[in-house]
Amino acid sequence: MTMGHAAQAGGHDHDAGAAGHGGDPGRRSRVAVMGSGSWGTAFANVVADAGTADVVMWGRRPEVVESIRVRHENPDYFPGLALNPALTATSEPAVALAGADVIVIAVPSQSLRANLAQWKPHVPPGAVVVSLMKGIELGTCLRMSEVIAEVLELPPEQVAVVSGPNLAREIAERQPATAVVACTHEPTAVHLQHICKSAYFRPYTNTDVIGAELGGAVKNVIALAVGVAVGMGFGDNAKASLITRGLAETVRLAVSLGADEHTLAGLAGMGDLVATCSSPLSRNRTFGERLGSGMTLDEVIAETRQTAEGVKSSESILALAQRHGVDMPITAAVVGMMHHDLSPAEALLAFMSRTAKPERYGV
Ligand SMILES: NC(=O)c1ccc[n+]([C@@H]2O[C@H](COP(=O)([O-])OP(=O)(O)OC[C@H]3O[C@@H](n4cnc5c(N)ncnc54)[C@H](O)[C@@H]3O)[C@@H](O)[C@H]2O)c1
Ligand SMILES: O=P(O)(O)OC[C@H](O)CO
Repeated sequence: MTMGHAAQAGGHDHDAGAAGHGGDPGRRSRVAVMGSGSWGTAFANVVADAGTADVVMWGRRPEVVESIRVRHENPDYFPGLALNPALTATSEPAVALAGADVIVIAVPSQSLRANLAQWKPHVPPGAVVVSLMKGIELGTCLRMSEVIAEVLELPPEQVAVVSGPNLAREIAERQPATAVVACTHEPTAVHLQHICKSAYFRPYTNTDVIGAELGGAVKNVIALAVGVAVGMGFGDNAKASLITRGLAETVRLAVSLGADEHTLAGLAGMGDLVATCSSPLSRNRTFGERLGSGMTLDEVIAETRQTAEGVKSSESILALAQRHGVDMPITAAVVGMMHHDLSPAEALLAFMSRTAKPERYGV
């Protein structure tokens, strides 16, 4: 019985030997991590360190795959950092996906649909697919779990997300961290919690996938705004104001889409917002900081080697908000700066000149 079938049956097990093993309770879960970037690598290492599953990574670049497989190191993202030697890797999607009970996806959000179309023939029936991505698809305005369900034709109990204050480098260094594992079907979330709980990584389950995903996606946009403020030389009052009002607009959007507002007060909302907006490790905050410091958008894009999801997702998030009549002024200002040549100074003036209003949480 695969993990998905176990989940569908309403059973959930803490015994890693029960799910996804073709009825062989003795076989360990097999986890395929699709994406060998910073978070795919760090999360694969978390699962390997948790010790209850066999983990294989897929990466596009054979030289990175070889380094992970032979030297247990990802030189592109974490040079010199020892990965769990049990971690293996391949550049062949079919090899990574073969026999997988759990498929974890960590590619840039806007590339997800095309990748899923290529991988679909190799996805084992019953496998649970887990999104690590924090973006909203351009054009469709779909969350990543929605894209996965649509393309792979999976029921909700076989689609989950992981989100939270998860700066990959800190986790790759095995520093303590927490996260939310969200699936509408709690037994699936509980099983995934089991396979990624390690001495330094403490996952919490939640059934509010909408809240977890929107928290993760919108925080990247707010982090861009905080970065711009930092780059302009502003201090902690400005940062705290943007974080607080950014959470308010995140809650407005999430609740309008059916999320539980309490999710946004938790790790996938406030937690991730604080971590991302506070850390120089954040690609989104760094992107904003460079722009705020006076670099042109093209210069910042050229300088940014890794994925800053908020740049593209700011547009799909704003479109989603407009579709649902939700006011998201910080997101609108970020879209202006990222896509319509609005200068940081003009964005600041526009934000501070807004009509005065009362403050109520989430309003
Ligand atoms: N890095 C973090 O700290 C962190 C933490 C939590 C969540 N995330 C999320 O994880 C997701 C993955 O981002 P990341 O941080 O690992 O990014 P990254 O830039 O570190 O790595 C992206 C990986 O995807 C590959 N890639 C790029 N374009 C691709 C394509 N078209 N098809 C397949 N692979 C492609 C790259 O080669 C690279 O290996 C993002 O949605 C991000 O928001 C990142
Ligand atoms: O580097 P960022 O801005 O993509 O943030 C990384 C993680 O999402 C933090 O939780």
